[in-house]
Amino acid sequence: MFLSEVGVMWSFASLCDSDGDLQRHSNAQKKMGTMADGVELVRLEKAEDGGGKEERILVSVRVRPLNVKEIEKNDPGDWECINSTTIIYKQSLPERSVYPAAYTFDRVFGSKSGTRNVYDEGAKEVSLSVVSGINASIFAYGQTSSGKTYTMSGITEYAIEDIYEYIKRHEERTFVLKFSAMEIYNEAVRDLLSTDSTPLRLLDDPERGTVVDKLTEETLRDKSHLKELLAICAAQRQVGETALNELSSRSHQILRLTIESTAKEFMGRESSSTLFAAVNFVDLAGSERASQVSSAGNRLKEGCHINRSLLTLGTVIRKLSKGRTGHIPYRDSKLTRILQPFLGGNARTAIICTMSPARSHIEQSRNTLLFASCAKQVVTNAQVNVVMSDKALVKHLQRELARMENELKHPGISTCTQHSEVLRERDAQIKKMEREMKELMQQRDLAQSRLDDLLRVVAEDQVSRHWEVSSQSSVSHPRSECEDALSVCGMSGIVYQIPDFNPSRFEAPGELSKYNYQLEPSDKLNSPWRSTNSPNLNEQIMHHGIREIAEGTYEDSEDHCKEVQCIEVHAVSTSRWNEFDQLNDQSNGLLQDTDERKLMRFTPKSVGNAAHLRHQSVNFETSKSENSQQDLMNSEDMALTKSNSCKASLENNSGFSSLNYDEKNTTPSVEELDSSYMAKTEDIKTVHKETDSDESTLLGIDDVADNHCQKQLSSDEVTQQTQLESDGAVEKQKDAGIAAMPCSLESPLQGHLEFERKQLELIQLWQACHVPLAHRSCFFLLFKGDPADSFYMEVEFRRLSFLRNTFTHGNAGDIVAEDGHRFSLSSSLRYLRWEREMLWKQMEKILSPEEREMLYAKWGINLNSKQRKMQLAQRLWTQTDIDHAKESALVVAKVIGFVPQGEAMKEMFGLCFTPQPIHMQKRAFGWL
Ligand SMILES: Nc1ncnc2c1ncn2[C@@H]1O[C@H](COP(=O)(O)OP(=O)(O)OP(=O)(O)O)[C@@H](O)[C@H]1O
Repeated sequence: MFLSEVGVMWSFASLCDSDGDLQRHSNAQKKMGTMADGVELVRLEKAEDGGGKEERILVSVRVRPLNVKEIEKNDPGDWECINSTTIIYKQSLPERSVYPAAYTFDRVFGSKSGTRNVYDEGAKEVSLSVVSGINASIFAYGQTSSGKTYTMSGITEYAIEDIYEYIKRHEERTFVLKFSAMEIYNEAVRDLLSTDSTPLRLLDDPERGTVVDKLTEETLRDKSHLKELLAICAAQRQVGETALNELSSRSHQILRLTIESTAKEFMGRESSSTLFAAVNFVDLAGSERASQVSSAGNRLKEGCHINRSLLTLGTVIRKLSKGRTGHIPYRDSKLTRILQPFLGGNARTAIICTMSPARSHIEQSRNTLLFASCAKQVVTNAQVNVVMSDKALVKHLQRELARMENELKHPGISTCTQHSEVLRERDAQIKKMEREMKELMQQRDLAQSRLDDLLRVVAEDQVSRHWEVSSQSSVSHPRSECEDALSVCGMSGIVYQIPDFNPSRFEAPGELSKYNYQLEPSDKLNSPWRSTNSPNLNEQIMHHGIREIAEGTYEDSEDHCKEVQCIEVHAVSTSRWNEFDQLNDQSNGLLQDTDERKLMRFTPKSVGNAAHLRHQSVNFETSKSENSQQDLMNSEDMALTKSNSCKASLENNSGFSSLNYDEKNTTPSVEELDSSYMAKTEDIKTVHKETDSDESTLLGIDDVADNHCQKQLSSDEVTQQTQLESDGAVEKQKDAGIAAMPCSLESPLQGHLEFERKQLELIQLWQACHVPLAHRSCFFLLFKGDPADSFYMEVEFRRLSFLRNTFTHGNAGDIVAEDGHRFSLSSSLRYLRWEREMLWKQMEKILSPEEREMLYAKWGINLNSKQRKMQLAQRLWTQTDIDHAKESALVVAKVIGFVPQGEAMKEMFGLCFTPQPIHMQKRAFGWL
């Protein structure tokens, strides 16, 4: 039976790891037996899966001795095997010859090499693969009389000897050997074991491939039986030769030995399996061209057929040598159809090319060597073939099914899959976090650049407004040499200068740091700043004058003729509130003495004006309010007491304030300042407590404004104080009811008071803008009064001021966050309600019963109340004093698990300018 006729064929790819030696084959057999016993050490694979071992065709060249005829004709031998792998053409070739002078193959055999040697080194290994279940094929190719039959008959004989020897050594297995023989002549297939010379048909079986129909297959009894059959074949071919008159060389002969082997131990068992393979001994017809043989009659017809088969064989070999891509024309001849599985397929293959050394056969010899060269490039994919019994096959499939079902039922077993999924998830998480971190850093950078832009815009805006005011003023007041340099002093000691400078009127160039603005006296309030822009100088002042001004080192001996206007940029209008407050206080007679005047008291009357101004200044969009401007210009309250030596100037509408009052010899001592601040703080606290706000309203806004007004006053006073020291205009300040205070708070107590005041402002703004409680708490706990905190607090203040301003003027909903989310008062309120709800729900989980009870008691909540948790959540951040804020912040931080973690976190908080969308806030504070 032909190999492809085997029913279900399986291959053990892993067994095909040898070069074919018998010992390894033996090992393979042992493995096979083990597998057959049901131990899953070897995975079955279908032969079609290509799981075998790839190797090249073993190609040898054998050169026969010169025969008698050749010797008689003095036909010299031109070929010589110089070593075991190389054959050379001994004669010199023409200069441009297309033929190589030397050829290399796996093995070359000279005229003195015997057939045994050729078999041992060129065919044995391949042919004996058959006993291990691997298909094998040995070809003899060459021109007529080159020694193909001579060589192949010897190889067949030796192989049979070795096979039987192997069987003899492996008694643990039973072997079944079958033999068949066929001849292909003129594209007709003839059974050499049958006397019937009727050509056999080739059938295409979908499972078995090409099958020679009705081909005799003899099961061999023993070696002698095989020898008898070989003799019959020879006789049949001999008959043909006799009958056709030396035409035997015109046919292809294929002798096929099929070997099945089974381990005796498993014989008859359901799990038994059988190795199955075949070896072909192929003696091809002469490869010479028909023209060289005959040219008429039967000879011509034979030649055509021969050429067709050999031509197809050559084409197949050539195509296979270039890889198994594309169409391989196996079906173009019967020879290649039958041998298809052994040509570049599931078989080990050896080709022995025979040639005559005679010079007269040079062309045929070269063709033979060319064919051999192609053949050695061909790769085959031999596999161990196993035929399983039906029962064994069913059992194996059942085991496979059970294993797969088990995997499905217990997915945990397949830990590899799980682990890879977990890894994928974590990778995704890491990537997500990296993206978020990148976004946050971008946001921070954006915020920083926005801050810079805002400062620049505000400064420019103030200057331009200042000019507008100046130009609208009908009163002209002569200025001293240097005018119009606006410096902006931040509360944290950062001093910004917004210069508007007229170099033509500058009398002391080169001393930029000493330029002061002269403050206009009250009667000059409406006098314009008469200055022109000078960008270069402005820039110089911006860069060089800042520190000096901040440090108060800008006094000049000629300070009487120098003016400075030091204004806090972060609340450019608040000092105007101070002025309004002062004016109000003046008019109301509220300022009783100097100390009291140092405190800019909050009065209901000032609230409206202050808030109004506040709005104008906080709105960074630099929109101008002509009405407000006019209001300010015409305000009676703006009249300030005139100083003889200094001038207090109020810059209208721009949000800048220029307050400078002479107060020579009345600079308060540190103790006075401290007590003054203490008084202010207490005052502010009182006010705040009085204005506990409801989140659904905008209460507290004006409080903040006034509060900020007070703070601004002190900052302005700082500059004023410096000025006063040089001007000595004490009385003017007293008249204005303003106390001069140092800008840089050197006393720790002062610093603390300033910080606490800022905190109060923020608390008010948070309340007014309905800022999320988590944000308030985190911010409150993060910024505890370090020197650098003032910067972040200032940013927060500005951001909230802007929000509050927008809300106050009915623009809620117009604020759009960076990512396009809209932000409105109602959405803030909704979020706040939701946040309180989340808080009291979280309290249950986070806080212990003892902690909760302690809080209820502390916050005056009835312990028996069913709604006590909700009540607690509702009370958080409802008041605006520091103690309440602190308590609230601690509770919220505890519930949301917030731990202040240093500068990085501060940056995240402090530089967040735009309101976060709700979902971002929720995520940021762990609500999601
Ligand atoms: N290596 C060899 N040593 C000695 N004699 C040889 C050798 N090879 C071939 N011969 C002799 O050469 C003659 C032709 O050999 P053979 O019949 O094997 O050639 P062939 O290639 O089979 O020819 P054809 O194709 O016509 O059948 C035979 O008489 C054979 O004994």
